[in-house]
Amino acid sequence: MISVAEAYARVLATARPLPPETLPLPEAAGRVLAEDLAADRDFPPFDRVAMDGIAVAHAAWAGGQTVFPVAHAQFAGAPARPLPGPGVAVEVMTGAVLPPGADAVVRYEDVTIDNHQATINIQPAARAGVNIHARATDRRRGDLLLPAGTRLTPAALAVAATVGAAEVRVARLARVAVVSTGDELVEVAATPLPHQIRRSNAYAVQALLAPAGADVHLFHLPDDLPTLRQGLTNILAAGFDAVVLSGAVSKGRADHLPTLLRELGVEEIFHEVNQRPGKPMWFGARAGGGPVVFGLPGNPVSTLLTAARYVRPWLLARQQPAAGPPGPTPAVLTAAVQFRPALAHLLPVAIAVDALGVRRATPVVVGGSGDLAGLLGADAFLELPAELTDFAPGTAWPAWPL
Ligand SMILES: Nc1nc2c(c(=O)[nH]1)N[C@H]1C(S)=C(S)[C@@H](COP(=O)(O)OP(=O)(O)OC[C@H]3O[C@@H](n4cnc5c(N)ncnc54)[C@H](O)[C@@H]3O)O[C@H]1N2
Ligand code: MOO
Repeated sequence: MISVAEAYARVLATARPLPPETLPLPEAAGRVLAEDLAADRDFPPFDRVAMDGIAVAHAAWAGGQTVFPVAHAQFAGAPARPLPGPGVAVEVMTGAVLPPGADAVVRYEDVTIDNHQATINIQPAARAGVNIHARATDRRRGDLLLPAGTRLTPAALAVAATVGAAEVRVARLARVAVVSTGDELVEVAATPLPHQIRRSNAYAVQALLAPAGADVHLFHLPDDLPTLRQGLTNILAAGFDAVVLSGAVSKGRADHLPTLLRELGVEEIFHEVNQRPGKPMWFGARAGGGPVVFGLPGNPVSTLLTAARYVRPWLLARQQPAAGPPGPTPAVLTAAVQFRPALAHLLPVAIAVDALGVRRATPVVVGGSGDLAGLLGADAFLELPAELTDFAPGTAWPAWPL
């Protein structure tokens, strides 16, 4: 049986970059750029007035002139009109081009304007440039602003917009089929018979993966072998990047998936990982392209934790191959934990940040991997190594978000 680290490495080894697609910029929020975007102009592109007021020649003001005739007004969006003379002021609005010849702006709060004459009520600024956002102070034309691989966060999207990227090349979404299996499962809207339960795993996996950049399609297949075979055959041929199955990977007589997947040409990369929950996890890929297949154990806690530990990082790695997926963040245990089996323990925890900024992890009581309500208080899980059995309060361990 392989370790969590080995299983993770084998999963990530299959994460090839996603092919690019071109999208209108507003639709590309949250996506990862597949092209470099450079500054098409200086930032700012002209000497920009930063405060509403009057623009003057600093030399005149510093030389003792306090009263300036006001020639005209320069509004944002109007072409630049120069200062008519060194002793003359122009009214200027924030965002306007600084009138050529002016090199200082005095705020309206610091002047009195009466009958086209401005009187400055403050001491001259020590240097020219006051209240001016000078051309090219932030970035220069040609500077690489957003290299390929950058995620289009709100700030990055604003920069892409300002350099005129009306359409952008971005990694396309990964197409993911999430397939629940099992004859005991009925629709959410159904009233289950005493021996039935409502499906929940596929929704949990969808909720985990969709915000991470997956185009998720949900399916449900019964345990009956011919129907399962036909359904899986169709799903494997439908052009998905990944097929995420929940259930039917353990040792029960209806746990057909490992055998069936092999029969359908999906080669096993591993089956069983040295972890609890999630030990029966299966992973494989179809030779000659086609989707990778995650066979997640069906117990709801196992499904969600293994999806968070393996599937989401695989998805993020495909979007940003150079950066790799974000790793876990350490958190400090608040209570002693003992775990005897020689398995890595994925321990659901509630994370709180203390006054010193330390992330503290309090174990959440989960009554086994069928207790999906037990996860309600958890926002992460610690990965406690298989080699140890006793974990003292105050020790730090990797925490993965849920
Ligand atoms: N003899 C052994 N039995 C089991 C072993 C083992 O090593 N030897 N491993 C146990 C572990 S650990 C787990 S986890 C489960 C995993 O089994 P499967 O992946 O085959 O899952 P199922 O049997 O299909 O289902 C398990 C459990 O989860 C419920 N389930 C399944 N799918 C959903 C869904 N979409 N929504 C809600 N609930 C779901 C299902 O009804 C079962 O109760 O095997 C142990 N057994
Ligand atoms: O994965 Mo099983 O749920 O270890 O309990």
